[in-house]
Amino acid sequence: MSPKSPIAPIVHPTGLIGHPDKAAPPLLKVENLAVSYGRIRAVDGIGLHVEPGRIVSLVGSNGAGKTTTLMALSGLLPLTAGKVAFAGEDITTLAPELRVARGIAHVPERRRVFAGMSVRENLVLGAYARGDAVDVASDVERMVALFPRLGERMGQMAGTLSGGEQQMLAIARGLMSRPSLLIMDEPTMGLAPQMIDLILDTVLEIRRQGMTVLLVEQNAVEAMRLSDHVYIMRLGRIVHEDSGANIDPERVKSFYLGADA
Ligand SMILES: Nc1ncnc2c1ncn2[C@@H]1O[C@H](COP(=O)(O)OP(=O)(O)OP(=O)(O)O)[C@@H](O)[C@H]1O
Repeated sequence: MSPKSPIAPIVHPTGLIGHPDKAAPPLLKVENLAVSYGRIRAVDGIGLHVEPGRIVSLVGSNGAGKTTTLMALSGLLPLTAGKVAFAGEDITTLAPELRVARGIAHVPERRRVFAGMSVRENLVLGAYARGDAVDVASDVERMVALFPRLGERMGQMAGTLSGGEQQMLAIARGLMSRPSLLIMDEPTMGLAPQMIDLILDTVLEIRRQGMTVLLVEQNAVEAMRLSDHVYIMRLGRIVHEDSGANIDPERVKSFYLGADA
């Protein structure tokens, strides 16, 4: 970041400095990423640039390789080829827990909260991932400020929460590790319209707080509306990318259908 820049930097509580400056180096840089399941090449050599303080979305039809990409980025799936750099360091072969400690949190598809543990216990577990227990109580308070509904349910078993509440908890648990990059896989899946709005507003709030978001979203139009940059995937490849403001939903449809791929 240039000290002369007229644009005020976003300073995250962790000390990470995001900056809405086009010249900012990427927080996440992915080159030629390929992932296979046996003989199935699910991701076939893609590149991504995620600049700090941005919301970047991956959209695409079913089976395009979006979830596989996210899992590879958080170290949960091995790469067949490619390189992943985070905050300027090569993390291609880094173990998942070390990626969390470096500032990458993954909120997986279908929420996956610990059903037999309370809301508070789920949150505290999220903090363990960062390798220290400093200020956990105040982090829990920050999550309650973000999701007041969780605050009313701290002692409730996570498995008895509604789908939307479980999604709030999954996001909050990810944030408890104090990430600089939050990876979110279909956070609105199966939720009612009002809850979808709430979750997407939260994504904007997370960016406002200085974090960077890499989002996979089934509601492509919604994703485009709130994203700074959008990548469209089809059959394991990036077939189009543009800024959220420029991307044309009608064109995107044709990419889904394969007309322009
Ligand atoms: N565990 C697995 N074993 C074998 N093939 C898999 C496995 N997981 C995913 N695949 C295949 O890899 C491809 C990409 O799947 P992936 O789940 O990444 O797509 P996606 O874009 O997230 O799709 P969706 O929007 O339906 O969740 C698909 O063809 C899928 O069938």
